[in-house]
Amino acid sequence: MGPAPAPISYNISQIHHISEISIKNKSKKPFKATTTCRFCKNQESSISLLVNSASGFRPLKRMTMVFDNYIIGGTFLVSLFGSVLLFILRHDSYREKKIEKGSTKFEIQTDTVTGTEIGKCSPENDSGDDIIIVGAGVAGAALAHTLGKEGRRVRVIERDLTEPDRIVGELLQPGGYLKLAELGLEDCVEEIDAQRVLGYAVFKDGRNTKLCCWEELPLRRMREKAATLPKLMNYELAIDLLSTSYKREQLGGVQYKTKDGQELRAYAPLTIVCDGCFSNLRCSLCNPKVKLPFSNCYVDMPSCFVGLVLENCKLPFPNHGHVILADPSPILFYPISSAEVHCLVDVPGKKVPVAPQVPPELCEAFIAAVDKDSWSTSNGDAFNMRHPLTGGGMTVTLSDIVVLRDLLRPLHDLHDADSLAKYLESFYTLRKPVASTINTLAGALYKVFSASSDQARLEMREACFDYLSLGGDISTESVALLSGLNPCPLSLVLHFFAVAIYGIGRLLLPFPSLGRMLIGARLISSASGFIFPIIKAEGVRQMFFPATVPAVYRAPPVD
Ligand SMILES: Cc1cc2nc3c(=O)[nH]c(=O)nc-3n(C[C@H](O)[C@H](O)[C@H](O)COP(=O)(O)OP(=O)(O)OC[C@H]3O[C@@H](n4cnc5c(N)ncnc54)[C@H](O)[C@@H]3O)c2cc1C
Repeated sequence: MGPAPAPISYNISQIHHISEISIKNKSKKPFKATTTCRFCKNQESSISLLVNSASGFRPLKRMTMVFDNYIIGGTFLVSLFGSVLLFILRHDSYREKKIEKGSTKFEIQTDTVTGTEIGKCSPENDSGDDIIIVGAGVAGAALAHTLGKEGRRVRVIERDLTEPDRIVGELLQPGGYLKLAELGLEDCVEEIDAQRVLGYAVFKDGRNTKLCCWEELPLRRMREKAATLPKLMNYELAIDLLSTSYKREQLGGVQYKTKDGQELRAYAPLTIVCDGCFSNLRCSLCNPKVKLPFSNCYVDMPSCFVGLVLENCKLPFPNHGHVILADPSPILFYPISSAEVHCLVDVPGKKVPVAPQVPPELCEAFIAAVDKDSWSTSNGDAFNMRHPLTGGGMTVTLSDIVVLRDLLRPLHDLHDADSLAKYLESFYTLRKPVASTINTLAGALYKVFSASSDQARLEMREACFDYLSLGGDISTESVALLSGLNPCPLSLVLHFFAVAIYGIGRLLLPFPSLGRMLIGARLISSASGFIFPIIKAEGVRQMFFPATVPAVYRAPPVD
């Protein structure tokens, strides 16, 4: 046996992803989306090797036989299901087309956002910046560094440069690490006591199974990197972002407050907003109550994560993330340093429902005690958000930055607004393979992993656990999807329904009964209910039929 390949993973303390980039320009055309899977090929080969070596899967042949039995049991439902799927996709495609016609103003909100009359947008106000970036989180810091390195004059507006105390963005999937390396930022995972995490261990009812993956990197290091570029302006400025205005065709910008309360405006041909999940600009860019076809710009909070740090404890599987399929929803444990383990408890609902249930006399003391013991809660992600269960946010972010960098590279004059708009149109197309795969997987997996009183949903959860335990190609491919190494939406959907069919096979074999068949039918219906709404939000055409979406570029233009 040759030496095991080095695991591509770190445990990042506080980085975010950039699906949360909103791009503003003067174009009134909607950004369109199609798919060119240019990332898959490079990544798949190195990945399967890595995944296989680290997980210690059971022999493929035996796994395949077990799987085949269940497949036979479930296959007769496939054709029925196929017809239903086709119907839904066709219906959705038709609806989406209708929405698309009326959605232009949400895609590029250049003329619905207005600023106050504090400054005038004239050439004299043009401070010479090429790009303004709002927010120096994971997305903003990495983007600023990347675009600055490309020779762009970048101004970053960040309201708080102290290291945030938060529980988000700690694990970087291998796919994200590859993107980090593509951006020349791989050294961000060094010198931070980053823990190599070799994979997941999934626990259910006392049983466990192991899968592979990822690493850690801190926001602080990303910001340091961004600050090393001389063309980054005002990076240290603590800012309150106000609004964006477009007074002149080619110039947009940001109104902001300095530390001493002064209100200023900055203008540039391109403004990129990456202000995270608590964005106060989101409403300027879209209507959060409306589900938009391309941007996922609606707010849905299925649950909150409550996080706490465990000190001096050993994980059952060292250097692994631990996913407990608990009741009512999953609990995560993963190492964040050599001495600490982070525990995230998912609490369904929009708010953590503890304090409101404590008697008023105790409530204040209770909250103070919780604060003191460094509990923290977090819900949601950013602009193009996903459930954080799979820790895929930063992978999407970094992948988006690579796409954007490559798209902008040949465009030397950003003041040419028409060209800029054309280049940027392709952004939503090119980001889809990675973003939609990770987003859909996160949402669907969260639903599957959550406990339920419904027998069909319980069967789906059980089937998913057993499916992942099968090992061999099945586990390898599932993990490649999860880790952002194989960003292929079709593969995701196939695996998802393979789990459902596997579940039906488990139900019907060896002795099918009418009751079990009914549960099987409900299982398929639940599975469809989990995944199709997410696919709809991502955009069926963009995910599966990218060639039908008009876009100027199908791949980053060659310089
Ligand atoms: C509970 C939870 C756990 C997660 N775990 C993981 C994980 O393990 N792995 C992973 O890959 N992803 C994870 N994510 C997702 C990841 O954290 C996000 O995808 C990522 O942080 C988004 O990066 P961002 O730069 O867009 O936003 P952020 O990192 O939130 O940065 C936004 C920045 O904008 C600044 N800002 C905001 N408003 C203004 C303003 N008005 N003016 C100036 N500056 C402003 C903020 O100060 C901040 O610095 C998790 C998310 C959650 C909620």
